[in-house]
Amino acid sequence: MIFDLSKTNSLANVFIAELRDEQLQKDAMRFRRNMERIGEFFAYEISKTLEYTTTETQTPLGIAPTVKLTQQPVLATILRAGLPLHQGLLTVFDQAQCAFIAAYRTAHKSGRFDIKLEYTASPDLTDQVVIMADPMLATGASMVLCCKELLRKYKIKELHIVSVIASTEGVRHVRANLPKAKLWLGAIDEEMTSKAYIVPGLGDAGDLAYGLKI
Ligand SMILES: O=P(O)(O)OC[C@H]1O[C@H](OP(=O)(O)OP(=O)(O)O)[C@H](O)[C@@H]1O
Ligand SMILES: O=c1cc[nH]c(=O)[nH]1
Ligand SMILES: [Mg+2]
Repeated sequence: MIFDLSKTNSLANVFIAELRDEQLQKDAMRFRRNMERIGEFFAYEISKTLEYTTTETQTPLGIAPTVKLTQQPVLATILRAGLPLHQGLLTVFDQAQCAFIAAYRTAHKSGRFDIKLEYTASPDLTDQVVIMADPMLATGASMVLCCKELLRKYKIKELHIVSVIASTEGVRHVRANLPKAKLWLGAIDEEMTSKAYIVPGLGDAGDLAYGLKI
């Protein structure tokens, strides 16, 4: 399943346009806040697919038939660029537990790079609905490695992957390696540079949110 936000015009697409805008990118607070707002939109879209239990709520004037989430999802993200998107999801799924994974690229002289996993902090994900968020799905290598690490440790019930900008190659890589995952994407761009940056993309999401890495 692929849900592509860009197929329907909404304010979410305007926020993505702002994320891409090299002038607006000078305002890191706006960049982070737009990531959060897109996370909030995705949380709402995903919430439509989750299971609900009917219940009753006492109002000051009577009893209303209402619903509640049958099971809270667990929100996972990849440090560090994933943090604002994750925060947006957490604003909406405000009772969710969270999992964090640190991953980074190590470049070889040949231009090839490996992904290194350094840190995983997660609740027990057995039989849980997991929503994994990372703003950029370039080659898809970070996403596949991080999800496989969680799937190796836990029998996850349902895996949702949220990405704001994906490349066609990244989508192909995720679908080939995580065929059961549901993909929630803001936009799909065709090209990548030789250093695996998405084109037109938006640049380096982690640097734009938090500053240049040394
Ligand atoms: O699909 P891939 O080719 O694996 O690339 C995508 C990864 O690159 C970015 O993180 P980055 O390594 O720049 O780390 P950062 O979050 O610290 O900036 C991004 O947030 C993804 O995690
Ligand atoms: O385009 C890209 C690719 C990887 N990471 C980013 O932040 N941007
Ligand atoms: Mg980065």
